[in-house]
Amino acid sequence: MSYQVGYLGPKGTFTKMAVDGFFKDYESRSYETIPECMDAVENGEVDAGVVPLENAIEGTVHLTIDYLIHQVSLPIIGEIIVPIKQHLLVHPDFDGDLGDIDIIYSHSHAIAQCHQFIHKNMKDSRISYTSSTGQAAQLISEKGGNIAAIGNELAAGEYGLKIFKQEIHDYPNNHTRFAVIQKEKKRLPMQDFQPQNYKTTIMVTLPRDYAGALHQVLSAFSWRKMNLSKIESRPMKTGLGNYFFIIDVDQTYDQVLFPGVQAELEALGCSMKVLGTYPSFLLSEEIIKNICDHKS
Ligand SMILES: O=C(O)C(=O)C[C@]1(C(=O)O)C=C[C@@H](O)C=C1
Repeated sequence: MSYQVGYLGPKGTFTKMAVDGFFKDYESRSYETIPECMDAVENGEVDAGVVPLENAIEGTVHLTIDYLIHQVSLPIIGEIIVPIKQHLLVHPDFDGDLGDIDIIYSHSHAIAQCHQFIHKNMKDSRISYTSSTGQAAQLISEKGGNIAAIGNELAAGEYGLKIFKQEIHDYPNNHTRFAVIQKEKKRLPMQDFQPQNYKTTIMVTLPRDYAGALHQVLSAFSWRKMNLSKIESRPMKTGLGNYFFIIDVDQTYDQVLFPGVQAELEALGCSMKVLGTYPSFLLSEEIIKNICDHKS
C-alpha cells in the first residue's frame, strides 16, 4: 500500500495544496476537522498528517497547537510554508454585484485574513463559518444563489466556481505554515526540494509566576546564541494566569546545546518538552500555480 497522508479537507483546501505540492507517490485522505486528522495519525489510519499551524496575518491556529499539546502525542517532523491568496468565489450562475451577496462562507482563519475587505465592501453580508475553505467552496457549488465563499484557486477549479474578486486578503505577504506530523518513523515520500532552514519547537512550562521567570528562561537560549523565531504563551487550561510557552528555535535539535538548555531550565523548576525538530520547506508561487492550473 502506498504512503497515506491525512489532511484537513475536503479537496480544494489550502492544506490539500500543501500536501499536493510537497509529497510524491502518496495517497491522500481527507478529514473534516483538524482533530479528526490528528486522531487518524495517532490511530495509525494514515502514515502522516498535514495540519495548519500558523498564518502570517491571523497568527497561530490554536486548535492545532492545543490538540498537539493536550490530546495527542505526535512529533512535528516537517513544516510546509504555502503562499496564501484568498479569493471571493461564487457559483458560475451568479451575475450580481458584491452588494448582492447575502452570506459569506469560510474558515474562521480565512475570514480573519480578509476582515478589512469585508468591512469596507460587504458590510451587509452575513458571515457563516465552515470547517475549511474547501467546505465553503463545496457548499457554494451545491447551493448556488446569492452566496460566496472565501477560498483559493484550487477550490474554484475543483468545484467549478467563478473567481468573483481576486486576492481579497488584507495584507500582501500572506503565508501559512503547515505541520507534518507522523507517528511511526518512516521516510517521507516528498518532492525533490531542499529545506530553507531547520527548526525545533519546544514547550516550556514555568513552575509559578514570579518576577523575571520568563527572562531567566530566555537567557538560557540567548547566552548560547540560539536564535528564537517565535514565542507564544497559551493557557494551561488549569486556571486563570497559568500559561505555557511555545518556542521555535531556529536550528535543529543537537546533543549539546538543547540538553544544556533543558538542564538549566529544570534547575529553575521549569519543564521543557520537544514537540519536534524538523526541516522547513517553502512552496514557491510556481508550484502552487501548477497545482491550480492542473485542476482548472
Ligand atoms: O480551510 C483551509 O483551506 C485550510 O487549509 C485551513 C486554513 C487555516 O486553518 O489557517 C489554512 C490556510 C489558510 O490560512 C486558511 C485556512
